[in-house]
Amino acid sequence: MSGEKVKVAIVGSTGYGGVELIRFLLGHPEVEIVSVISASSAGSLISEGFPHLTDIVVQPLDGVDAQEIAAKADVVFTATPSGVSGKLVPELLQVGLKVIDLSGDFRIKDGATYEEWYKHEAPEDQLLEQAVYGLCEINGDEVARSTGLISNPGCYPTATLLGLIPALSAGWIDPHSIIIDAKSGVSGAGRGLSLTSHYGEINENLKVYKINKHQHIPEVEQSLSQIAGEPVTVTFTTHLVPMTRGIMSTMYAGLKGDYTETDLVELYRQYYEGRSFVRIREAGKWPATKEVFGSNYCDIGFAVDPRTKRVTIVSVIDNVVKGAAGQAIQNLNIMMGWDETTGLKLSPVYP
Ligand SMILES: NC(=O)C1=CN([C@@H]2O[C@H](COP(=O)(O)OP(=O)(O)OC[C@H]3O[C@@H](n4cnc5c(N)ncnc54)[C@H](OP(=O)(O)O)[C@@H]3O)[C@@H](O)[C@H]2O)C=CC1
Ligand SMILES: CC(=O)N[C@@H](CCC(=O)OP(=O)(O)O)C(=O)O
Repeated sequence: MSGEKVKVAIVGSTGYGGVELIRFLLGHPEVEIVSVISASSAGSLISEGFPHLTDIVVQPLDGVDAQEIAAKADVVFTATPSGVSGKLVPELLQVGLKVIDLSGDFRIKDGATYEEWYKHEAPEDQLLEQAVYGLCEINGDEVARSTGLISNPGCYPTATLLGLIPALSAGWIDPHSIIIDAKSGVSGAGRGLSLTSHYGEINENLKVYKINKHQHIPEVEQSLSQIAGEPVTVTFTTHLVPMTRGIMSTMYAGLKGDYTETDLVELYRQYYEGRSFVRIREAGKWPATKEVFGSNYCDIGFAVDPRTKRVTIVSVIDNVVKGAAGQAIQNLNIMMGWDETTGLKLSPVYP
Protein backbone atom coordinates (compact mmCIF):
# COMPACT_ATOMS: atom_id res chain seq x y z
CA MET A 1 0.00 0.00 0.00
CA SER A 2 1.15 3.59 -0.71
CA GLY A 3 3.01 5.32 2.11
CA GLU A 4 1.00 8.46 1.41
CA LYS A 5 -2.27 6.94 2.47
CA VAL A 6 -3.80 8.13 5.73
CA LYS A 7 -3.48 5.40 8.33
CA VAL A 8 -6.66 4.59 10.19
CA ALA A 9 -7.51 2.40 13.17
CA ILE A 10 -10.93 1.22 14.29
CA VAL A 11 -11.78 0.64 17.95
CA GLY A 12 -14.98 -1.40 18.30
CA SER A 13 -14.22 -3.08 14.99
CA THR A 14 -16.20 -6.16 16.08
CA GLY A 15 -19.49 -4.26 16.30
CA TYR A 16 -21.97 -3.40 13.56
CA GLY A 17 -20.60 0.13 13.15
CA GLY A 18 -17.03 -1.23 13.13
CA VAL A 19 -17.55 -3.87 10.43
CA GLU A 20 -19.38 -1.34 8.28
CA LEU A 21 -16.40 1.03 8.64
CA ILE A 22 -14.18 -1.84 7.45
CA ARG A 23 -16.45 -2.51 4.44
CA PHE A 24 -16.29 1.07 3.20
CA LEU A 25 -12.68 1.86 4.20
CA LEU A 26 -11.39 -1.20 2.30
CA GLY A 27 -12.63 0.52 -0.86
CA HIS A 28 -11.42 4.01 0.08
CA PRO A 29 -8.57 5.13 -2.18
CA GLU A 30 -6.95 7.52 0.32
CA VAL A 31 -6.73 5.36 3.45
CA GLU A 32 -5.13 2.23 4.77
CA ILE A 33 -6.61 0.30 7.69
CA VAL A 34 -3.57 -0.28 9.92
CA SER A 35 -5.31 -1.61 13.01
CA VAL A 36 -8.62 -3.31 13.80
CA ILE A 37 -9.13 -3.27 17.54
CA SER A 38 -11.12 -5.28 20.04
CA ALA A 39 -11.24 -5.08 23.84
CA SER A 40 -12.44 -8.67 24.23
CA SER A 41 -10.89 -10.58 21.30
CA ALA A 42 -7.37 -9.19 20.82
CA GLY A 43 -5.07 -11.67 19.08
CA SER A 44 -7.82 -13.46 17.19
CA LEU A 45 -9.00 -12.89 13.63
CA ILE A 46 -12.11 -10.79 13.02
CA SER A 47 -13.30 -13.51 10.61
CA GLU A 48 -13.83 -15.81 13.61
CA GLY A 49 -16.79 -13.64 14.57
CA PHE A 50 -17.53 -12.38 11.05
CA PRO A 51 -16.90 -15.18 8.52
CA HIS A 52 -17.87 -12.80 5.66
CA LEU A 53 -14.48 -11.11 6.24
CA THR A 54 -12.50 -14.35 5.73
CA ASP A 55 -9.43 -13.70 3.55
CA ILE A 56 -10.43 -10.03 3.41
CA VAL A 57 -9.19 -8.80 6.80
CA VAL A 58 -6.19 -10.95 7.68
CA GLN A 59 -4.44 -8.87 10.33
CA PRO A 60 -5.20 -10.09 13.88
CA LEU A 61 -7.23 -7.87 16.17
CA ASP A 62 -5.17 -5.49 18.30
CA GLY A 63 -5.92 -4.61 21.93
CA VAL A 64 -7.04 -1.18 23.11
CA ASP A 65 -3.84 0.76 23.86
CA ALA A 66 -3.65 4.46 23.00
CA GLN A 67 0.14 4.53 22.62
CA GLU A 68 0.13 1.49 20.32
CA ILE A 69 -2.66 2.97 18.21
CA ALA A 70 -0.75 6.27 17.92
CA ALA A 71 2.38 4.40 16.84
CA LYS A 72 0.48 2.98 13.86
CA ALA A 73 -2.32 5.35 12.94
CA ASP A 74 -3.09 9.01 12.17
CA VAL A 75 -6.84 8.82 12.65
CA VAL A 76 -8.94 6.55 14.83
CA PHE A 77 -12.65 5.75 14.62
CA THR A 78 -14.19 4.86 17.98
CA ALA A 79 -17.25 2.73 17.27
CA THR A 80 -17.69 2.03 20.95
CA PRO A 81 -20.65 2.21 23.34
CA SER A 82 -21.54 5.45 25.05
CA GLY A 83 -19.69 5.61 28.37
CA VAL A 84 -16.74 3.72 26.85
CA SER A 85 -16.00 6.44 24.25
CA GLY A 86 -16.22 9.17 26.90
CA LYS A 87 -13.27 7.64 28.75
CA LEU A 88 -11.24 6.38 25.80
CA VAL A 89 -11.37 9.41 23.48
CA PRO A 90 -9.43 11.76 25.83
CA GLU A 91 -6.56 9.22 25.95
CA LEU A 92 -6.53 8.97 22.15
CA LEU A 93 -6.49 12.75 21.72
CA GLN A 94 -3.70 13.06 24.26
CA VAL A 95 -1.38 10.87 22.18
CA GLY A 96 -1.99 13.07 19.14
CA LEU A 97 -4.59 11.07 17.23
CA LYS A 98 -7.48 12.62 15.33
CA VAL A 99 -10.67 10.96 16.55
CA ILE A 100 -14.05 10.38 14.93
CA ASP A 101 -16.38 9.06 17.63
CA LEU A 102 -19.59 7.25 16.71
CA SER A 103 -21.14 7.24 20.18
CA GLY A 104 -23.42 9.79 21.82
CA ASP A 105 -20.76 10.89 24.34
CA PHE A 106 -19.57 14.11 22.69
CA ARG A 107 -22.72 15.25 20.90
CA ILE A 108 -24.41 17.17 23.70
CA LYS A 109 -22.64 20.43 24.52
CA ASP A 110 -24.08 20.72 28.02
CA GLY A 111 -22.66 18.08 30.38
CA ALA A 112 -25.62 18.23 32.79
CA THR A 113 -28.07 17.58 29.94
CA TYR A 114 -25.92 14.65 28.79
CA GLU A 115 -25.98 13.15 32.29
CA GLU A 116 -29.74 13.58 32.58
CA TRP A 117 -30.40 11.59 29.38
CA TYR A 118 -27.49 9.14 29.24
CA LYS A 119 -27.44 8.41 32.99
CA HIS A 120 -23.67 8.44 33.33
CA GLU A 121 -20.89 10.95 33.82
CA ALA A 122 -20.27 13.42 30.99
CA PRO A 123 -16.81 13.96 29.50
CA GLU A 124 -14.98 17.16 30.50
CA ASP A 125 -16.54 20.46 29.37
CA GLN A 126 -13.43 21.40 27.41
CA LEU A 127 -13.78 18.26 25.25
CA LEU A 128 -17.51 18.78 24.78
CA GLU A 129 -16.67 22.25 23.54
CA GLN A 130 -13.88 21.02 21.28
CA ALA A 131 -15.97 18.28 19.66
CA VAL A 132 -17.47 19.24 16.30
CA TYR A 133 -20.94 17.82 15.71
CA GLY A 134 -20.41 16.13 12.35
CA LEU A 135 -23.77 16.46 10.64
CA CYS A 136 -21.95 16.86 7.34
CA GLU A 137 -24.52 18.68 5.20
CA ILE A 138 -25.14 21.24 7.94
CA ASN A 139 -21.80 21.61 9.77
CA GLY A 140 -19.35 20.70 7.01
CA ASP A 141 -17.41 23.97 7.39
CA GLU A 142 -16.85 23.34 11.10
CA VAL A 143 -15.77 19.77 10.38
CA ALA A 144 -13.20 21.07 7.90
CA ARG A 145 -11.78 23.36 10.60
CA SER A 146 -11.88 20.72 13.36
CA THR A 147 -8.98 20.44 15.75
CA GLY A 148 -9.13 16.70 16.03
CA LEU A 149 -12.42 15.48 17.53
CA ILE A 150 -15.51 14.86 15.45
CA SER A 151 -18.64 13.63 17.16
CA ASN A 152 -20.63 11.64 14.63
CA PRO A 153 -24.39 12.27 14.93
CA GLY A 154 -26.87 9.65 16.08
CA CYS A 155 -28.81 7.62 13.57
CA TYR A 156 -32.28 8.99 14.37
CA PRO A 157 -31.01 12.60 14.62
CA THR A 158 -29.33 12.34 11.20
CA ALA A 159 -32.56 11.38 9.43
CA THR A 160 -34.62 13.80 11.50
CA LEU A 161 -32.40 16.89 11.34
CA LEU A 162 -31.72 16.59 7.61
CA GLY A 163 -35.50 16.40 7.18
CA LEU A 164 -36.37 19.41 9.37
CA ILE A 165 -33.55 21.94 9.15
CA PRO A 166 -34.20 23.51 5.71
CA ALA A 167 -37.87 24.25 6.51
CA LEU A 168 -37.06 25.45 10.03
CA SER A 169 -34.20 27.61 8.88
CA ALA A 170 -36.41 29.22 6.20
CA GLY A 171 -39.03 30.00 8.88
CA TRP A 172 -41.64 27.91 7.05
CA ILE A 173 -42.60 25.70 10.02
CA ASP A 174 -43.62 26.53 13.58
CA PRO A 175 -40.74 25.37 15.81
CA HIS A 176 -43.17 24.64 18.64
CA SER A 177 -45.33 22.24 16.64
CA ILE A 178 -42.83 19.51 15.74
CA ILE A 179 -43.71 15.84 16.24
CA ILE A 180 -41.30 13.10 15.14
CA ASP A 181 -42.38 9.53 14.64
CA ALA A 182 -39.28 7.43 13.95
CA LYS A 183 -38.79 3.73 13.16
CA SER A 184 -35.59 1.69 13.11
CA GLY A 185 -34.39 -1.76 12.12
CA VAL A 186 -32.81 -3.86 14.88
CA SER A 187 -29.18 -3.33 13.85
CA GLY A 188 -29.58 0.12 15.41
CA ALA A 189 -29.30 -1.58 18.78
CA GLY A 190 -25.85 -3.03 17.99
CA ARG A 191 -24.66 -6.63 17.89
CA GLY A 192 -24.99 -7.42 21.57
CA LEU A 193 -27.63 -9.98 22.49
CA SER A 194 -30.79 -8.72 24.13
CA LEU A 195 -34.33 -9.90 24.54
CA THR A 196 -35.53 -6.85 22.58
CA SER A 197 -33.85 -7.91 19.37
CA HIS A 198 -34.44 -11.67 19.85
CA TYR A 199 -36.10 -13.09 16.67
CA GLY A 200 -39.19 -14.34 18.49
CA GLU A 201 -39.72 -10.91 20.05
CA ILE A 202 -39.25 -8.74 16.99
CA ASN A 203 -40.45 -10.90 14.08
CA GLU A 204 -44.02 -10.00 13.01
CA ASN A 205 -44.03 -7.33 15.68
CA LEU A 206 -43.93 -3.54 15.90
CA LYS A 207 -42.76 -2.07 19.17
CA VAL A 208 -42.72 1.46 20.49
CA TYR A 209 -39.97 2.24 23.02
CA LYS A 210 -38.41 5.00 25.18
CA ILE A 211 -41.37 7.37 24.61
CA ASN A 212 -40.27 10.87 25.73
CA LYS A 213 -37.12 9.29 27.19
CA HIS A 214 -34.95 8.59 24.16
CA GLN A 215 -31.34 9.81 24.47
CA HIS A 216 -31.52 11.35 21.00
CA ILE A 217 -34.15 13.91 22.09
CA PRO A 218 -31.62 16.44 23.51
CA GLU A 219 -29.41 15.97 20.44
CA VAL A 220 -32.28 16.84 18.08
CA GLU A 221 -33.42 19.73 20.29
CA GLN A 222 -29.89 21.13 20.55
CA SER A 223 -29.56 21.45 16.76
CA LEU A 224 -33.11 22.68 16.16
CA SER A 225 -32.71 25.32 18.89
CA GLN A 226 -29.49 26.57 17.27
CA ILE A 227 -31.25 26.87 13.92
CA ALA A 228 -34.43 28.47 15.32
CA GLY A 229 -32.50 30.84 17.61
CA GLU A 230 -34.79 29.93 20.52
CA PRO A 231 -35.35 26.83 22.67
CA VAL A 232 -37.18 24.11 20.75
CA THR A 233 -38.68 21.00 22.30
CA VAL A 234 -40.00 18.07 20.28
CA THR A 235 -42.26 15.07 20.74
CA PHE A 236 -40.09 12.17 19.59
CA THR A 237 -41.31 8.58 19.50
CA THR A 238 -39.16 5.66 18.43
CA HIS A 239 -40.27 2.25 17.13
CA LEU A 240 -38.50 -1.01 16.45
CA VAL A 241 -39.53 -2.70 13.21
CA PRO A 242 -38.78 -6.26 12.05
CA MET A 243 -36.03 -5.45 9.57
CA THR A 244 -32.26 -5.42 9.86
CA ARG A 245 -31.29 -1.96 8.57
CA GLY A 246 -33.08 1.29 7.94
CA ILE A 247 -34.61 4.28 9.65
CA MET A 248 -37.71 6.16 8.60
CA SER A 249 -38.34 9.42 10.40
CA THR A 250 -41.82 10.81 9.74
CA MET A 251 -42.11 14.41 10.95
CA TYR A 252 -45.15 16.63 11.37
CA ALA A 253 -45.11 20.42 11.75
CA GLY A 254 -47.49 23.36 11.40
CA LEU A 255 -46.83 25.46 8.29
CA LYS A 256 -46.45 29.23 8.71
CA GLY A 257 -47.70 30.02 5.19
CA ASP A 258 -49.53 28.52 2.22
CA TYR A 259 -46.55 26.53 1.02
CA THR A 260 -47.10 23.69 -1.42
CA GLU A 261 -45.24 20.43 -1.85
CA THR A 262 -43.62 21.91 -4.93
CA ASP A 263 -42.40 24.90 -2.86
CA LEU A 264 -40.86 22.51 -0.33
CA VAL A 265 -39.17 20.43 -3.02
CA GLU A 266 -37.64 23.58 -4.47
CA LEU A 267 -36.53 24.90 -1.05
CA TYR A 268 -34.85 21.61 -0.10
CA ARG A 269 -33.21 21.12 -3.50
CA GLN A 270 -31.70 24.59 -3.22
CA TYR A 271 -30.63 24.02 0.41
CA TYR A 272 -28.86 20.77 -0.44
CA GLU A 273 -27.52 21.87 -3.83
CA GLY A 274 -24.13 20.30 -4.45
CA ARG A 275 -24.56 17.81 -1.58
CA SER A 276 -24.45 14.36 -3.17
CA PHE A 277 -25.95 12.35 -0.34
CA VAL A 278 -29.29 14.10 0.16
CA ARG A 279 -31.90 13.32 -2.49
CA ILE A 280 -35.23 15.12 -2.58
CA ARG A 281 -38.20 13.26 -4.05
CA GLU A 282 -40.50 15.13 -6.42
CA ALA A 283 -43.86 16.40 -5.07
CA GLY A 284 -46.20 13.60 -4.05
CA LYS A 285 -43.48 10.89 -3.90
CA TRP A 286 -42.09 9.51 -0.62
CA PRO A 287 -38.96 7.46 -0.03
CA ALA A 288 -38.76 3.94 1.44
CA THR A 289 -35.92 2.50 3.53
CA LYS A 290 -35.01 -0.03 0.82
CA GLU A 291 -34.20 2.86 -1.51
CA VAL A 292 -31.16 3.77 0.66
CA PHE A 293 -30.24 0.28 1.96
CA GLY A 294 -26.47 -0.18 2.29
CA SER A 295 -25.77 3.37 1.05
CA ASN A 296 -24.88 6.79 2.46
CA TYR A 297 -27.98 8.49 1.04
CA CYS A 298 -30.68 10.32 2.95
CA ASP A 299 -33.86 10.56 0.87
CA ILE A 300 -36.60 13.03 1.76
CA GLY A 301 -40.21 13.57 0.58
CA PHE A 302 -43.15 15.81 1.58
CA ALA A 303 -46.91 15.91 1.89
CA VAL A 304 -48.81 19.12 2.64
CA ASP A 305 -52.33 19.00 4.07
CA PRO A 306 -54.10 22.30 3.31
CA ARG A 307 -56.95 21.34 5.72
CA THR A 308 -54.70 21.09 8.79
CA LYS A 309 -51.99 23.44 7.47
CA ARG A 310 -49.42 20.81 8.46
CA VAL A 311 -46.56 19.32 6.50
CA THR A 312 -45.48 15.70 6.78
CA ILE A 313 -41.79 15.19 6.03
CA VAL A 314 -40.50 11.66 5.42
CA SER A 315 -36.75 11.05 5.71
CA VAL A 316 -35.01 7.69 5.32
CA ILE A 317 -31.42 6.53 5.87
CA ASP A 318 -29.53 3.30 6.42
CA ASN A 319 -28.78 3.56 10.15
CA VAL A 320 -25.45 1.73 9.86
CA VAL A 321 -24.24 3.84 6.90
CA LYS A 322 -25.49 7.46 6.85
CA GLY A 323 -26.51 6.96 10.51
CA ALA A 324 -23.05 5.73 11.59
CA ALA A 325 -20.07 4.43 9.54
CA GLY A 326 -20.83 6.19 6.24
CA GLN A 327 -21.28 9.61 7.81
CA ALA A 328 -18.13 9.00 9.92
CA ILE A 329 -16.16 8.45 6.69
CA GLN A 330 -17.85 11.47 5.10
CA ASN A 331 -16.57 13.43 8.12
CA LEU A 332 -13.07 12.03 7.59
CA ASN A 333 -13.24 13.11 3.93
CA ILE A 334 -14.28 16.64 4.84
CA MET A 335 -11.71 16.88 7.66
CA MET A 336 -8.92 15.77 5.29
CA GLY A 337 -10.04 18.13 2.49
CA TRP A 338 -11.04 15.27 0.15
CA ASP A 339 -14.25 15.12 -1.89
CA GLU A 340 -16.91 14.15 0.67
CA THR A 341 -18.05 11.22 -1.47
CA THR A 342 -14.62 9.52 -1.59
CA GLY A 343 -15.00 5.82 -0.88
CA LEU A 344 -18.75 6.20 -0.35
CA LYS A 345 -20.15 6.18 -3.87
CA LEU A 346 -22.04 2.90 -3.57
CA SER A 347 -25.57 2.79 -4.88
CA PRO A 348 -28.15 1.22 -2.54
CA VAL A 349 -28.52 -2.58 -2.53
CA TYR A 350 -31.80 -3.44 -4.26
CA PRO A 351 -33.97 -5.46 -3.88
N1 LIG B 1 -25.75 0.47 15.10
C1 LIG B 1 -26.13 1.65 14.67
O1 LIG B 1 -26.99 1.76 13.79
C2 LIG B 1 -25.57 2.90 15.27
C3 LIG B 1 -24.69 2.90 16.31
N2 LIG B 1 -24.22 4.10 16.83
C4 LIG B 1 -23.28 4.13 17.94
O2 LIG B 1 -22.03 3.62 17.49
C5 LIG B 1 -21.38 2.92 18.53
C6 LIG B 1 -21.13 1.48 18.05
O3 LIG B 1 -22.39 0.91 17.77
P1 LIG B 1 -22.57 -0.59 17.26
O4 LIG B 1 -21.43 -0.94 16.40
O5 LIG B 1 -23.93 -0.72 16.77
O6 LIG B 1 -22.43 -1.38 18.64
P2 LIG B 1 -22.03 -2.90 18.87
O7 LIG B 1 -22.60 -3.25 20.19
O8 LIG B 1 -22.39 -3.71 17.69
O9 LIG B 1 -20.44 -2.82 18.98
C7 LIG B 1 -19.79 -2.09 19.96
C8 LIG B 1 -18.36 -2.57 20.01
O10 LIG B 1 -17.65 -1.86 21.04
C9 LIG B 1 -16.63 -2.72 21.55
N3 LIG B 1 -16.41 -2.44 22.97
C10 LIG B 1 -17.24 -2.70 24.00
N4 LIG B 1 -16.68 -2.31 25.18
C11 LIG B 1 -15.46 -1.81 24.86
C12 LIG B 1 -14.41 -1.25 25.62
N5 LIG B 1 -14.49 -1.12 26.94
N6 LIG B 1 -13.30 -0.82 24.97
C13 LIG B 1 -13.19 -0.93 23.64
N7 LIG B 1 -14.17 -1.47 22.85
C14 LIG B 1 -15.28 -1.90 23.46
C15 LIG B 1 -17.16 -4.14 21.38
O11 LIG B 1 -16.16 -4.92 20.79
P3 LIG B 1 -15.04 -5.75 21.60
O12 LIG B 1 -15.67 -6.31 22.81
O13 LIG B 1 -14.60 -6.77 20.62
O14 LIG B 1 -14.01 -4.73 21.89
C16 LIG B 1 -18.27 -4.03 20.37
O15 LIG B 1 -18.01 -4.77 19.21
C17 LIG B 1 -22.30 3.00 19.74
O16 LIG B 1 -21.95 4.09 20.55
C18 LIG B 1 -23.66 3.23 19.11
O17 LIG B 1 -24.54 3.84 19.98
C19 LIG B 1 -24.55 5.28 16.29
C20 LIG B 1 -25.41 5.34 15.25
C21 LIG B 1 -26.01 4.16 14.67
C1 LIG C 1 -32.97 0.29 17.40
C2 LIG C 1 -32.23 0.86 18.57
O1 LIG C 1 -32.25 0.33 19.66
N1 LIG C 1 -31.53 1.95 18.34
C3 LIG C 1 -30.76 2.59 19.35
C4 LIG C 1 -29.88 3.62 18.74
C5 LIG C 1 -28.68 3.73 19.61
C6 LIG C 1 -27.63 4.59 19.12
O2 LIG C 1 -27.33 4.71 17.97
O3 LIG C 1 -27.06 5.19 20.12
P1 LIG C 1 -26.30 6.55 20.19
O4 LIG C 1 -26.53 7.20 18.86
O5 LIG C 1 -26.97 7.27 21.28
O6 LIG C 1 -24.90 6.25 20.41
C7 LIG C 1 -31.64 3.24 20.43
O7 LIG C 1 -32.78 3.57 20.14
O8 LIG C 1 -31.14 3.47 21.54
